[in-house]
Amino acid sequence: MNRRLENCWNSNEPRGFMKTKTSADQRLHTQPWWNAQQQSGMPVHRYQRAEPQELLEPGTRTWLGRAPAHAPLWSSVDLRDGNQALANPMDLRRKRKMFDLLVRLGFKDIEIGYPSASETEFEFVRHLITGGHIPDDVTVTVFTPAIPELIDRTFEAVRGTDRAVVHLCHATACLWREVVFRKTPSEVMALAQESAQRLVRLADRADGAIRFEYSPETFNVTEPQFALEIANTVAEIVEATPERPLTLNLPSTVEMHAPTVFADQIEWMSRNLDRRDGIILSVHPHNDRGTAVAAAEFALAAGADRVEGTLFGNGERTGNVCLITLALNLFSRGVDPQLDLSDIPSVRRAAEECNRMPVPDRHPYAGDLVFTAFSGTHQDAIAKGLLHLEDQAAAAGVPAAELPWDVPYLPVDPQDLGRSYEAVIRVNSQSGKGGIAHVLRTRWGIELPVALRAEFARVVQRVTDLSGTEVDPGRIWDVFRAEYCDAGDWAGFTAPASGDDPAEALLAAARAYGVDAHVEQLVRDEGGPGSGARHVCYAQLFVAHEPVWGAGLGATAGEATVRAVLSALHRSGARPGNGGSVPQLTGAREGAR
Ligand SMILES: CC(=O)SCCNC(=O)CCNC(=O)[C@H](O)C(C)(C)COP(=O)(O)OP(=O)(O)OC[C@H]1O[C@@H](n2cnc3c(N)ncnc32)[C@H](O)[C@@H]1OP(=O)(O)O
Ligand SMILES: CC(C)C(=O)C(=O)O
Repeated sequence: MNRRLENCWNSNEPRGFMKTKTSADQRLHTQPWWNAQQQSGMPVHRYQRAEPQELLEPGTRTWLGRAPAHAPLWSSVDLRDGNQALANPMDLRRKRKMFDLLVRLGFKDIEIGYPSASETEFEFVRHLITGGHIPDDVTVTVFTPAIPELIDRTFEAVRGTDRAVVHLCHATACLWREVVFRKTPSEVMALAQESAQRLVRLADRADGAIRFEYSPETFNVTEPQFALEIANTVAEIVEATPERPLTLNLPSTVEMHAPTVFADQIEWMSRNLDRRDGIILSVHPHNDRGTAVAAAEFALAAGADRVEGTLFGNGERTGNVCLITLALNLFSRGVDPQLDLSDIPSVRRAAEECNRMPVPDRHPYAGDLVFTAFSGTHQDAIAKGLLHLEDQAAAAGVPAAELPWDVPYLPVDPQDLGRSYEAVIRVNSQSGKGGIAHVLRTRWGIELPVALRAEFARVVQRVTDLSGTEVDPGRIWDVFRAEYCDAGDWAGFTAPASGDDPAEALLAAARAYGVDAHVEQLVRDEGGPGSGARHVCYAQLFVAHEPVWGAGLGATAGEATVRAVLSALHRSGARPGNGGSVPQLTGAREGAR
């Protein structure tokens, strides 16, 4: 661990964190190896320091270190919060595709839009309701601001539904109250009361069962006491009960603090709400600080029941919390995510089409590169881990997919998410022998002898250093064959009588021409399906007292052996018929040794 961090973390003074850090810095600055950092010159004075909040009594926080035991209630807001952040909001076709995808994945709680915002939004809600496209086990939510005519329009949109949730939202934080709404706290309280009363009246008149969701938007930067009061007031007006609960959704509309602060806010709300058992406590983290996933996980540990987010984290600015990441974090720690993400590539394709936005290469679980190692030591460990798993499976007589997953550098088995091992190891100049041998084994069915791996890795390294790019498995195979499977001038060389040992017979014949060669080792193997040959042989010869490898592929073991020996002779630089002279060494052979 970084010494500097270690010093901070080991501190016994939790409240004096900054002080301890400074003194650790000062101590380290006196070390001769420490380069003092300089002031950035950035306008840091424009930003507020994070002051520790004292929401929870010291020592009473319960969320810290609590591991999740089950999945939360998931709510997708792709069709509302995700959609409103797109340059080109979804049209009806894309909205329907997203809805069907969410249903297929197992979402039971889907916010389908903001019907008073546009005709498309309204029409989509009508399409789902009048077309009977909402499965019986799915409840849809529609969003409305606290504006009377828009609330009325929202109820028009859900007319005829047998059940729906109407989601009322307005900001509560001081900056929004004063600058956006130009209202006092009591006027904002009145806005919440009047809007909630309107919801109740309209729901009473509606045919179906309407439930409510209430979001004090900007909750995370609202004075906690005010947020609590307004939430209690709305819960009272809608008469939240366990039978007809209110979803109280607490957003970090713009993430401003560490996830630990959010967790304390949620635990405090959960403890202090009047009608807690009539409330589904929900969170809606955004990712402005890049910590939305942590915030959601801590908030769930702190008492939240439900999470609103989107697939791959699409949403305003840096996005909403990514539900795929949250769900697969549970999965990878042995908790059923209650969403079927076993074909993540197809989920990604559908989301990319609907959002017209690519999922980044480094996106957890779904990005192109997240199960790929280019670096040699990682590749080596992964290749050994996969082989170890196969060995364990063979010993237990069960498929590897049934064994507990424990492979270095890979938090989950890519195959459990519908991804393959193909891209797990990719080769460039950062790669090493273990990874290259893995590619030959898995793509070409060639088990390179351990003694040859380092040498071949240097051959590949020359190629990657020259090109500066990745080499794909096809190119690695070509390089291997060009380097080790070419008999050159020796191609037509035959022994008078090959006998039982074709290698020895050949070398005896070669020696008759004055080539000083003998076999050091022969490694024979079956050629895998990719190699196109039934047999493969690796021959290590000593030619003029120098070791040299060759390889041969053939329909029979004998044929493969002959080819391997001839290729090794060719690589040694010796030439057939050069009449007893010491073989000439070629540049190629020197480099490959
Ligand atoms: C945090 C969230 O994600 S909230 C959802 C946000 N989603 C969207 O903005 C996408 C849909 N589009 C809209 O909501 C539009 O802005 C519409 C439909 C409200 C149309 O609004 P317009 O009448 O054109 O007004 P505009 O958007 O410029 O301004 C919003 C007005 O509503 C007020 N307002 C904003 N949010 C709310 C709210 N939740 N409840 C009540 N009033 C609100 C603003 O203070 C402003 O009032 P003002 O006109 O008195 O200054
Ligand atoms: C409407 C609320 C939940 C929201 O989208 C936000 O605060 O980001």
